[in-house]
Amino acid sequence: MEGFLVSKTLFSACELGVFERLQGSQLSASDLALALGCSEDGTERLLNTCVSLELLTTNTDPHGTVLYSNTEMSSMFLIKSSPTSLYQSIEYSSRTIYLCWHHLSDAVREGKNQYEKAFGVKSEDLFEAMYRSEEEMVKFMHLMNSIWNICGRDVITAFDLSPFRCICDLGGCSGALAKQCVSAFPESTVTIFDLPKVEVCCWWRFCCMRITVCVCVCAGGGVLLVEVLLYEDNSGPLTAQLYSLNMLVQTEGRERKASDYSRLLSSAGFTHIQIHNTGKIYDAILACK
Ligand SMILES: C[S@@+](CC[C@H](N)C(=O)[O-])C[C@H]1O[C@@H](n2cnc3c(N)ncnc32)[C@H](O)[C@@H]1O
Repeated sequence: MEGFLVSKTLFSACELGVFERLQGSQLSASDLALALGCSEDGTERLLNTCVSLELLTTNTDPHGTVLYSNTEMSSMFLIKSSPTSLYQSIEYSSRTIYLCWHHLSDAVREGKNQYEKAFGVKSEDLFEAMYRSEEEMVKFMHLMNSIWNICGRDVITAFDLSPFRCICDLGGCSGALAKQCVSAFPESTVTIFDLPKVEVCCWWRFCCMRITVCVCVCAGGGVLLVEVLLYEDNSGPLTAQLYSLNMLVQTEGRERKASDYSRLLSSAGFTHIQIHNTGKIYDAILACK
């Protein structure tokens, strides 16, 4: 029942810059409050809650003042400059996903995403709504980057893709997965396709190449799907069930079972379909012709 209180504590601590400010140092609640421009009382309550969540740790100086510092996990995942940072992901969860989830009951009732209620924008064209400003589009790109910095290598190396020398990443966004692919299979060339405004934005911000080609999968070709898989009886995993609700509230998409993907791929003419459960959030399905 109180899971959202925990999430919001994490979101606020990140947004206020608690972990950034404590990186490499230890501070009292009053010094941190001063540095962050926050109330002392509010800061102390937030910090103590973060300690119980094992996001911060404390020790007491010789004068009896409690000093707060980051845990190893916070330094690894909550600091913007860490290579495994989830900061952007947390920010997107707080400012976008959290607001959509406020309307989850309506999403279930209507079977529709809740962009209009949450942000006042029509969502017939989902990516028009999600990319309602360049700032929002860049935030989404950072979200995807932070996910693949952590899980990308697992899904890309789930299968030996080295025989595929020409790889196209459809809807490849700013190229986070493509980068993992190039690093795992340096002999392959990876081309990213996305909406024109994404490509233009990435050209400037993320140094992606725009190359336009026509894609069709011929004999010997294959498709790699990277997805969150539900168990065959829909009984879990919990993360996949929550992501499926998130797909409803945010996109009207859904998470699926391996058998659903097999059926879709078979009907598209793919004959050799392999499923790889990575043991992490995202799994991989390779289908060849
Ligand atoms: C859920 S995101 C996935 C991004 C990327 N594959 C990743 O995993 O980081 C879907 C991507 O599809 C792109 N997209 C949406 N509609 C598209 C279209 N009609 N053609 C090409 N890309 C599209 C979006 O801009 C977005 O980058």
